[in-house]
Amino acid sequence: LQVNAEESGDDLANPPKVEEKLGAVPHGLSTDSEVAQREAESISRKTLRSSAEKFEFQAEVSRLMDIIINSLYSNKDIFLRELISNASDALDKIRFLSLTDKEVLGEGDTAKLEIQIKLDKEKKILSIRDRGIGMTKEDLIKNLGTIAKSGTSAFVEKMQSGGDLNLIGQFGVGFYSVYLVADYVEVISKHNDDKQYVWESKADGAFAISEDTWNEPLGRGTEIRLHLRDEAKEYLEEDKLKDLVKKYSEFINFPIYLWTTKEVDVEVPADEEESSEEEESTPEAKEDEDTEEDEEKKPKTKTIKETTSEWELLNDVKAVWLRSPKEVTDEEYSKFYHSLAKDFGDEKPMSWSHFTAEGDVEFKALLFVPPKAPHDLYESYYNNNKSNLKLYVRRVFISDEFDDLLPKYLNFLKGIVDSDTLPLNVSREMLQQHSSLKTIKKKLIRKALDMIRKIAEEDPDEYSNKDKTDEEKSEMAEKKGQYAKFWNEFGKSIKLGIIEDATNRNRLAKLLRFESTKSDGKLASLDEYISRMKPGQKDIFYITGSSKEQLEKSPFLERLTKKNYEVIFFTDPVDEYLMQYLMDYEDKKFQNVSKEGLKLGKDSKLKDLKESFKELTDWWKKALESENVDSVKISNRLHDTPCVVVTSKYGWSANMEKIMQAQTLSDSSKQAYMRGKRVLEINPRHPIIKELRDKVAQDNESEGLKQTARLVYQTALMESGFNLPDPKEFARRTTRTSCRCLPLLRTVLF
Ligand SMILES: Nc1ncnc2c1ncn2[C@@H]1O[C@H](COP(=O)(O)OP(=O)(O)OP(=O)(O)O)[C@@H](O)[C@H]1O
Repeated sequence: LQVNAEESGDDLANPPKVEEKLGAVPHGLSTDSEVAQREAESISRKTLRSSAEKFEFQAEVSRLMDIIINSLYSNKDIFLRELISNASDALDKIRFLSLTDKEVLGEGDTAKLEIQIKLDKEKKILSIRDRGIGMTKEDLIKNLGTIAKSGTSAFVEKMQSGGDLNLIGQFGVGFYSVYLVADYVEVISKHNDDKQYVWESKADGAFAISEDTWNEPLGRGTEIRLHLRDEAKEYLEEDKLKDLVKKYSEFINFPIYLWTTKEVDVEVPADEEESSEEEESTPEAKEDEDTEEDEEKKPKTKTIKETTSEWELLNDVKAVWLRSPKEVTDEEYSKFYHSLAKDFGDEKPMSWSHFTAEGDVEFKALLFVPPKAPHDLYESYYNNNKSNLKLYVRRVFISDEFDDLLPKYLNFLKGIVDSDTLPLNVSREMLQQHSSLKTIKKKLIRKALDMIRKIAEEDPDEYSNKDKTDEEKSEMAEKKGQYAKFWNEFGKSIKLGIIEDATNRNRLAKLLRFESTKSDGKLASLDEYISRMKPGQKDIFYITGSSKEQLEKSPFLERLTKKNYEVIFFTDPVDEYLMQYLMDYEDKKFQNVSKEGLKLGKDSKLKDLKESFKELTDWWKKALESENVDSVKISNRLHDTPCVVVTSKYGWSANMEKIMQAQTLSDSSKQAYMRGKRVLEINPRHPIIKELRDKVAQDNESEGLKQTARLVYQTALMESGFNLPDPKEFARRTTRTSCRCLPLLRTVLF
C-alpha cells in the first residue's frame, strides 16, 4: 500500500519542535500555538508533508471519497454530528477501559472526558477535539483509509443509485463526510500505547502519516482539523455551530464545549489626562459637584470593549432514559432515536417503549422500532449475534455489541439498557456471563413484543374503531397502516422468531400476518382467520408457493374455495421453515392443502368411487413405480383438474423442494431423503380420468395408454408445483402423443 514519498519543495525535513510555553488558555485546546500556525501555513494546502509516509486509500474508500467530495448534496451539516459521534464513541471506549484500570485516564486535563470545538476564522480551520481513546499509528492507517468496511461498498452502491448522503452514519463510514466541507483534513491522535501522529489527506487517493513533533501534545485523544473550503465558511460562525450541536448532538453523553469569543464592557482605570478632559467636557460634572467631592477619593475609571474567550457548554448531558416517561415529549423521543440509531431520515420511529424494571434485577430501558429495516438486516443473520442495544451500567456505556441482550430475531430494534444491578468493574467477558443478563433478556423480549403488538392495536386498519371517541379516532388516524408497514419491513424477523423462540411462539404467532383467499388483498391475522372459520372446521388451511398469483390458480384450492373455506397463502421461502415449527394455534392444527391428510367432512360416495376406480389406481401405481409415487388415490380436493400430486405430511412440499434445489450448497443425498413420498390423487369426476379407467379395462398393455397416463402424470406434477426432472422428455412426449392421441390430449390440456 505504501507508495514512495514524493519530495516536495517545502522545507519540512526538520519540523519545528513542540513549543514549550503554550500561553494562558483554558483547559486544553491550544492548537493555535505559533509553531502549529507556521506548520499549517507552510503546508498551506499545496502538498502533504514531504517527510510523511504516504499510503493509498483502499479502492472502495477512494470511490466513496470521490463521491463525497464531488457531491452536490446541500445538507453539508452532517459532517459535524458524525465527528461528534466518533468523538463520543472514543470517549466511551476510554471510560470503559478506566473501569478496570484507572490509570488509563491519566491526570489533570487529560482525564476530562469532553469534546471541544474551536474555530480559527483567519485560517478557516475548524477543530474538533476529544480526550477519547485515540488512535495508534496502525489504527490511523487501518481505520481512516486502508480497511474498507462492509458498509463502504454498500454505501457507494446506494449513492450511485441516488441514495441519501444523510444516512452515511448507518453505513459506518461517517468520518469521510468531512470532505463535504473541507479540502484538506488533519487528524492528530494520541493513543496511550503509541506516540502522537498526524494523518492528513486532500482526498486525492492518498493520505500521509507522520510522527507529530510540532503540535501541542494532546495527552490523549484525537483532534480533527478541517481546512474548510471557501464555500463552507458558514461553519466558522459560532452561532451556526451552536445550532448544529443543538440539532444533531443534543443527546451526546459527554459535555461539548465551543470556544466562544465575546466583546464585553470592562471598567479600566482612566489615565489622568483623559479624566481631566472628561471632567471639563461633561456638563453634568458641574451639576453634581457635591457628590463628586464625596467620591473624589475613588480612582477614576472608564469603560472599554474587550474581547474575551471562554468555553461554552452546548449540551445538557442528562440522559433521556433516566427521565420519567411523562416528562419526555414525543419529539424528544424521536430526536433521541435519530441520534442513537444514526438514522437521520425524516421518518419517526414506528414505536417505542420506555420502562423501568424493578425487583431483583433493576434496569431502565428504551426500545425503538425503526421506521425502516437497515440495508443489511438479514445478511449473515446466523453469524451475527450482536444486538443493536447499547448497554450501560450505572450510566457508563459498556458496549453496543453485547451478545445475547436480545435474541437474533429482534436485532432490528434499537435502544439502550442501563442496569443498576450489573457490576461495573469487571471485564466485558465476565459481564457477559452475569446471571442477571438472562432476566434482563427475558423482560426485554416481553416488552419488545408488547410494543409491537401495540402498533397493531393502535392501527385502525387492524381493528374496528367503532367504540372509540372522536378524539381517539383522530389519534388513531395517524397510526393507520402502521402495522402493514411494520410487517413489510420486519415481518421476516417475526417469522424467524416463531422458528427460534419456542417460549414466545404463541405471542409471536399473534403478530403473524398473511394474505389469504378471503383477505381481499389486505393482511390478515390468525385471530381473524379463526373468527372466519366455518362451523365444524378443525384445521387452519394454508398453501405455500412463490407468489399469491400463482397460488390462486392452484388446483389444490378447487374444492376448498368452492366449499367456502379460507386458505392462507405463504409465499416467502422462510414460510416453509416457519410451518415446520408452527404446528398449531389456539388448539387448531395447521394443514398444508398440498399435502396428505386434508379432511373436508365425510364423502359418502368415497367407498363406491374407490371401488369403481380400483383397476385404474392399481394399474397406474404400478406404471409409476420408478417415479417415487407411493400410491394413487381418489382426491377430495379437485373440481376441474384431472389429477394432482400431493406429498406426505412430514416430507418436503413441492415448494420446499424447489427452495432446496435453488440452494447452491444443499446436499443432494439429503434432498433425496427429505423429498416426501408422492401420492397421485385423481379426480373421479373428470372425463380424462374416466376415459383412462375405460382404457385400462379394455387393454392395459396399450402403448398409447401408457404414454398418455405418463403425460397426464407429468402435467399433474407441474400443476402441483414440482420441477419436472426431465422437461425435454416431457416436451418430446407431448408432441408425439399429440399426434397419436389427439382427442384424449385435447381433454388433458384444454
Ligand atoms: N475521534 C476518534 N477517536 C478515535 N477513533 C476514531 C475517531 N474518529 C474515528 N475513529 C476511528 O475511525 C473509524 C472510522 O470512523 P467512521 O466514522 O468512518 O466509522 P464509524 O465511527 O465506525 O461509524 P459511524 O460513521 O457510524 O460513526 C472508527 O470506527 C474509529 O475506529
